[in-house]
Amino acid sequence: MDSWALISVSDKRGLVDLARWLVDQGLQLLATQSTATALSESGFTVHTVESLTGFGEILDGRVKTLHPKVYAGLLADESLAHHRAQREALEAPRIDVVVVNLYPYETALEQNAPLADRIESIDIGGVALIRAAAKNFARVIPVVDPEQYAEFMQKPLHEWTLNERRLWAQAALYHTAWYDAMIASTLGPLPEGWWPRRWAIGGTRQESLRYGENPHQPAAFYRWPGPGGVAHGTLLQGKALSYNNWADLDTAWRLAASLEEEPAAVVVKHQTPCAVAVADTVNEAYRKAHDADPVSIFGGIVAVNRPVDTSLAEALTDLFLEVVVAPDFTPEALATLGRKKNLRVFQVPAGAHPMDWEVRSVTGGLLVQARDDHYSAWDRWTRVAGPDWAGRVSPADLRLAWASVAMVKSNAIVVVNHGVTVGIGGGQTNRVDAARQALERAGANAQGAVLASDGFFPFGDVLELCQAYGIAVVIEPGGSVRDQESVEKAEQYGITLLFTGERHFRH
Ligand SMILES: NC(=O)c1ncn([C@@H]2O[C@H](COP(=O)(O)O)[C@@H](O)[C@H]2O)c1NC=O
Repeated sequence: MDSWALISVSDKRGLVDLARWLVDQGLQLLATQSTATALSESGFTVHTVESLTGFGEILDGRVKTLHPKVYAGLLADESLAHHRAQREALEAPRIDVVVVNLYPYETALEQNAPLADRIESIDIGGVALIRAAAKNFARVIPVVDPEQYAEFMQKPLHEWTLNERRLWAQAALYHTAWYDAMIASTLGPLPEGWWPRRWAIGGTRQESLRYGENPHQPAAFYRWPGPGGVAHGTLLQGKALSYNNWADLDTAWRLAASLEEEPAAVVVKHQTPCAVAVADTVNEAYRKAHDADPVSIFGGIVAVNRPVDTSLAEALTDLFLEVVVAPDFTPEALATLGRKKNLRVFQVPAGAHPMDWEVRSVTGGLLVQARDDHYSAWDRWTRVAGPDWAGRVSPADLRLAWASVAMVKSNAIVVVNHGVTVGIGGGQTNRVDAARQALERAGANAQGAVLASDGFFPFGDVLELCQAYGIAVVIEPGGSVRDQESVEKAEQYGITLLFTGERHFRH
C-alpha cells in the first residue's frame, strides 16, 4: 500500500532531516512548488502537487493545493469501502502525513508590513490542508511547526496511538485557530465598544511554567505577536520567570512606563505597588522608593523607566529582589547585577503593545476589556473645594499619586509627598479602611501631601481623616450622591479637593 506525505512549508527549517525521516518510514513525498524544489535540490525524489493534479498554481499562489485529488487523498476514511473506491477512482494518493507551515502572517505583522502585503500573507490552502488532516486524525497526522519535528520523529509512524494522533490534531486545530484569531484581530482597528459575536484570542507558548500562582496549579505563558509589552521583553539573567513574576513585573512596568515624564522607580509585591517615586535621576527615584517602604521591598520586583547604570545596579544588589525591570542596562551594570546569580534581570522593549485588551477568566467564560492605561492629567480636573493646588504641591506629585492609585488593588488610597508614595492602602473592602491604612503608614509625612483615591468618597469620613493627618490636596473621581458632604468638609478644613471625573478601580 502506497503511503504519502504532503509537504508544503513556507519555513523550510529542518525540512531536509524531516524528509529523510519520512522516506525512511517508507513514505513517498508530494510537495508544493518551492518546497519540492528545495527537496529535489537536496537529492530527494519528490512529486509536485501540480504533477498530481495536472493543474498549476494560479492567482499568484492563492490556489495551489485546493484540488479534489489532494482532498480525496487526505479525507478518505479508509475503513469505508466507498471512500476507498472514490479515492482510487480519482487516482488520488493516500496521504497519511501532512507537513504544512503557513504563510508567515505573524512576521509580516511584526515587521509592520502594509495591509496589502499582510493580506497576501494570509494562508488559505495550508489551513485547509491542516484542517482536513486534523478531521481525519485517525489516519492522517498534521505537523504544523518546525518546532514539532523533533518530537514527531521520535517514534515510527506505525507506533502512534489513536490518543496521540488526536492530540496532534488538537494542536493543529489550535494552530489554525491561533492563526485566524491573529489575522482577525489585526486586519484593522475595531470600533470602540464593538465586540464580535464569537471571539478568539491566540498566543504562542513561550514556555511551560513550573507552576501557576501556587505549586499545585499547572501553568504556561503565551504571548501575542509583537512588538512591545513585557511579553516581548528579554530575560538577561537569572532563573526562568514564574507565573507570579510575570504578573508582578507587568504591574511594575506598566506603572513605571506610565510615569514616562520623569525618571521613576516602582516597587511591586503581589501585583500591587508598595512604593513608587519620581526624581531627577532614576537612581534617586529608586533610593526614595526603597526608603519609603524598606520592609515590603524585600523579595519584591523593581521597575525603573530609564536605563540602569552601575551605581543603581550596586544599590539594587544590596538586598534580596526577585526581578529588576528596565528599558536598558549598561554593560557595567549588567556585570554588577551578575554578582547576584538568583536575581532575574529583565529588559522591556520600547513602545507599548498594540493589543490593549485585558482578559480574565471566570468559571465558564472570559471577561474582556480595554486596558486601563489612560490617566487624565490635572489640567482636565475640576477644583471643587479649597485653594488652588499650585504652590501647595507639584504637578509631578499629582501625576504620581493618580497613576499609582490606578495600579493599587481597590479600594485604593495613595499618599504622595515630594515625589514619593509615603503611604499606600489597598485591597480593602471599604474606602475609609484603605485611607486609614495609607495615612497611618504616611504618619508625619502626610503633612502637606497629596492623597488620591481610585473611587469616589461615599461619605465625608475620608476627608475627616485627611484633616487629622494634614493632607493638603485630595484627588478623587467625584460622582457620589453625597459629593457635597466631602466638598463641604474640604472647604471647612482648607483642603484642595480635585475631581478627576474618571475612576481607576483595579479589582
Ligand atoms: N492556496 C493554496 O492552495 C495553498 N496550499 C498551500 N499553501 C501554502 O503554500 C506554502 C508553501 O508553498 P511553496 O512550497 O510553493 O513555498 C505553505 O505555506 C502552504 O501553507 C497555499 N497557499 C496559500 O493559501
